[in-house]
Amino acid sequence: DVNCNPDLASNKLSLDEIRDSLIRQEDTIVFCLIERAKFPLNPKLYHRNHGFTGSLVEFIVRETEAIQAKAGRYENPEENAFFPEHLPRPLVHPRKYPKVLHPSGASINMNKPIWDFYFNKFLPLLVADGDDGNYAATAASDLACLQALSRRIHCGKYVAEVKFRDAPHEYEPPIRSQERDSLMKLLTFEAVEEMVKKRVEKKARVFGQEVTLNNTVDGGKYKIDPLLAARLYDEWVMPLTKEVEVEYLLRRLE
Ligand SMILES: O=C(O)C(=O)C[C@]1(C(=O)O)C=C[C@@H](O)C=C1
Repeated sequence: DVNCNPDLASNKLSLDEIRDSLIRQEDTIVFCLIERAKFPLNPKLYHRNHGFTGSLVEFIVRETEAIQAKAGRYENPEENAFFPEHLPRPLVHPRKYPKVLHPSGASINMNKPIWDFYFNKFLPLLVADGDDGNYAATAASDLACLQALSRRIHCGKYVAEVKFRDAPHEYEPPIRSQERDSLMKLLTFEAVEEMVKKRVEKKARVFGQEVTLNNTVDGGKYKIDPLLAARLYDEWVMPLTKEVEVEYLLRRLE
């Protein structure tokens, strides 16, 4: 199960279970990066000269989200749209989601900073320069990366909820005084962050190696740079997850 949402049957929520889900999501994210790295940058996707409002990738993400909204994707409180304005209503209600989050948490959407770091900072480091014309496939793999990153980062809402429930007396004073820095300190576990970075680097190495049937060593060529995967987590994924946690906690007593 890759969800941060607890099982509907057992409405229990534990930090260990949510961390397990974050660990499983690392696999998804690393594989998404490997898929995107098959294509060069394809910069035309990102230029505002295609006759759309915005870039071609923006158009594709907006339209795909509209279709997925009809299929009920954004009924799941773990999912946040990149273009949440004017999304169509769902045609199906596939599942009832347990209400574990505080209602104010629903308004937290970190997708703008996610979009910005992904396209402007991270992508040029991940892929080769060049243009192979595979715009539709490239945009689809960008969207897969964005959605996987967004889901992981917004799981911070669940992490924050469980941390609050486990120690309300510790969290309530800084929430009442709206002290961001104290909340950030309370929710940070540096040893956990170090393990996350090491594990993501290792996953990039293992999932991205050349697999051959003979025993010759491949000379250490990987489909993505393992250190870049660790850096993605260090510079963007974990800081934004913590930002979600702080924003959630600030609203937790509303
Ligand atoms: O595992 C936690 O406690 C989290 O809050 C998640 C996370 C992360 O993003 O991986 C963020 C902050 C902590 O310092 C450690 C890890």
